[in-house]
Amino acid sequence: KLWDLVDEYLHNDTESIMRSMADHFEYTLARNKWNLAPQSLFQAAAYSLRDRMIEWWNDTQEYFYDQDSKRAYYMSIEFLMGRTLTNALISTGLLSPYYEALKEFGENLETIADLEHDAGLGSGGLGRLAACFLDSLATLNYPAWGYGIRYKYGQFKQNIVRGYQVETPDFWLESGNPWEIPRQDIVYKVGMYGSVQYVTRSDGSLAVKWEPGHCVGAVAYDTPIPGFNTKNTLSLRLWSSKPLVDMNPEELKADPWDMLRQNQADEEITSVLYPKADSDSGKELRLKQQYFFSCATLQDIIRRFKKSNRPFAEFPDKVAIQLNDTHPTVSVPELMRILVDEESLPWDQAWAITTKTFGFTNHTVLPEALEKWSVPMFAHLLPRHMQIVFEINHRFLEEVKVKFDCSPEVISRLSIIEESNPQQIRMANLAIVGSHTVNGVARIHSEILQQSVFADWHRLWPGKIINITNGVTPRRWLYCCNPTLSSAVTKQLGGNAWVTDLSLLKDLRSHITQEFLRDVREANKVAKERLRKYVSKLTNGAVDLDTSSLFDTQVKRIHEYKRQLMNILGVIHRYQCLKALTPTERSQQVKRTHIFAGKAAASYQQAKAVIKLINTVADVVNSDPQTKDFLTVVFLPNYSVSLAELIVPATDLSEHISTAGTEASGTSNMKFAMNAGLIIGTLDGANVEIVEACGQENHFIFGATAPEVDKLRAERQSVAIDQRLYNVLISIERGDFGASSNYRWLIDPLWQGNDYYCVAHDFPLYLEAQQCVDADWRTPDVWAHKTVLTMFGMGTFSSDHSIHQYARNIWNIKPARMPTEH
Ligand SMILES: CCc1ccc([C@H](C)CC(=O)N[C@@H]2O[C@H](CO)[C@@H](O)[C@H](O)[C@H]2O)cc1
Repeated sequence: KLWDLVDEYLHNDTESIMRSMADHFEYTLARNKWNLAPQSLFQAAAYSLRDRMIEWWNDTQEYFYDQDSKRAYYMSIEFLMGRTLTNALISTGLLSPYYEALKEFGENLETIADLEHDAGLGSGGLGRLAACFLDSLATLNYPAWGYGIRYKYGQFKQNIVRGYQVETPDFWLESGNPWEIPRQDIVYKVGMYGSVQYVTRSDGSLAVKWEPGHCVGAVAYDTPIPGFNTKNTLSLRLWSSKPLVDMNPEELKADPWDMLRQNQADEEITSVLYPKADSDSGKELRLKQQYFFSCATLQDIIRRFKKSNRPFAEFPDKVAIQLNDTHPTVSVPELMRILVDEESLPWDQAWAITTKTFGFTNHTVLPEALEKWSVPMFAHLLPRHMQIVFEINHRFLEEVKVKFDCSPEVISRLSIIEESNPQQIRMANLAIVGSHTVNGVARIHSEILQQSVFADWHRLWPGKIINITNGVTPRRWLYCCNPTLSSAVTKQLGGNAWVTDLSLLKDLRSHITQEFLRDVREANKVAKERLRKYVSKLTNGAVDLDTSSLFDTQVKRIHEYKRQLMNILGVIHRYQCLKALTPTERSQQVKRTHIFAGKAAASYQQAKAVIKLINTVADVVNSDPQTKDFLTVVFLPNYSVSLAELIVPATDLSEHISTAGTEASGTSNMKFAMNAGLIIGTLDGANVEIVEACGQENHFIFGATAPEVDKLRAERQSVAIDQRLYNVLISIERGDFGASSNYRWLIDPLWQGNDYYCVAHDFPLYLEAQQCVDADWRTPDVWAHKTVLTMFGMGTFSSDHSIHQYARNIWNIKPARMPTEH
């Protein structure tokens, strides 16, 4: 009887949805007409939509089970999901009934959607890429799971106080998370510390047994990931740590305060996302987080595999695990520990299974971001894993010595263990040895991995290091965030098949109609007006953006290699030029609005100084009566996924000006170009492929190339700096933008003209590129053509395209679309 009822499907007409929302309002939230809060209407809408996703979710898992599909598991320490409501309504095709239902309740969907707190479980590109990949995996009907950590506190909230970044905790769960399902029934034990025992098996053979010194519990929280235009709904399983009182009896005897402290320590493991992006923290808690979610995830994957009663030899035929950078790499020795110590497989068989199961993606070449764990710390927390890593390294180096005549230098570079004091574990080396395929995230990046960062490995195993260029989901980053432009495309293409097949955009090339150009311009205007309102509200009307001006945007993590410094120095130069003109000359200048946003790692002083400089320049320029109608600068605080959804459609020109050879790929460049924005940038990361696909003539490319940067860095001879840079630095030195002491470590390296990130070298080239921008902006037709030609070239930068390559070239999985009547 229960199943008959369970098998009944919910109805999706407006009436039924109103009923379901009212039920959740009263029965799930226990609210009534005396305490109606918009937040609770949002939650009621979310819960009722979740109900509908749960139906397809269960069906999907059952279908994959029936199909006995090979599954891909995407392990990432970050998932930057943003908001879910609007995206889920569009993917499930339930936008209009919910729109109507809320209207019936006297509410507006957009207002309600704005109440949702971003799920900010990531610090930047790596985390957002993981989120885009989940959307594509679901939409393309691949059998896959996302695995990560359910941080109690997401990426810190950025406040700007007197121009300075001030971090405050992001307690994103304060009003609950309606999308997640706590799986109190799925709890795994995760051990740590302790020692390794040697026990004789019944057959007299020696077995190694790890006796953890302490255990914590890992509880699963599942979030449905709906595909677009398919019922397939995948799972994002995030682990939360909890004390396992019953598991540590002796601790029970301790005084309750001790136990309480221990419990807190256990909960603390998943409490906060590490704020550092692009620099290795080396902190034990970070290693604990990495092992915690790797251990829980592998136990869960193996439990699912064992349901099929297959021998472990077939594990790689049914399981593909992707390591999203080195953060989950401890999974390699963990799988070996389980196969050898618990499943008693011989080492070689276990190793064959392990290396056939894992794939590894590298996302950065910055030396400071390549993780290394000190052997003493690693051995203390994970004594058995340390043994296994030593064994892996020993056998690997033996194999290398036999098969390849490598010099001792090469051997020591290949070694997973760095013979420093203390010794260090090179997690990238362990990930490469433990995986069957390694990939970079853009062509130039993968070439740099093959030619330099991992050159020894490329020589050792040609073909192991491949490229899969990043992508972004066109659902969130075009169809959802820019409905006006989307409907123009749908109208032009006669349908929205492009939403799941972005390569169709290229068909627009053949007939660029005036009507379409008008629609694209209209979409830009609508988006600019929306952003103007947001900024005006944010600044209580103090900053009122001129929507007829050119919106020039740089939004991404603040980092020296991304060169926000060069951008703001360019703005100071523009300001100085405007000041030097007569009012009539000034009136002929292109009106510009420079938009900045991005967080700096809390301990990264140089990046924080850049934020201060940008805010101080904004104060000076925006309040200068001579220039304020021609130049506006804004730093929008607390950059996030939902703020990006507001800025991207409103941008005319986006800046991706990293020192060539430093930005692995970049993904915001793809979002802007997909929304008909033009790019000013260097030949770095995915910029290279974007301008190739869209025509370099349609963008503003400048600066030293990666090989030229290497040459400049090798020479490092000081050169006379450009006069325009000189004038800018002088104005900073004399305090035009506050005490120059604030910016000492930013500008000192520039005076010598040979700063590490080549700002002094590229600055004049950057200014020339910006002049070309102005020239094109003065001819709206030229600009408009470049915007649509850019858009038409973005077909291959959909995360669907990337995921198809992972599925074909690394995971060997096939789509399994659930039949609609299922
Ligand atoms: C150890 C601390 C740490 C944390 C995060 C990271 C990430 C790899 C940094 C990151 O987000 N990298 C970005 O990944 C994007 C997705 O592939 C790329 O598009 C960006 O170019 C790259 O900077 C490195 C080191």
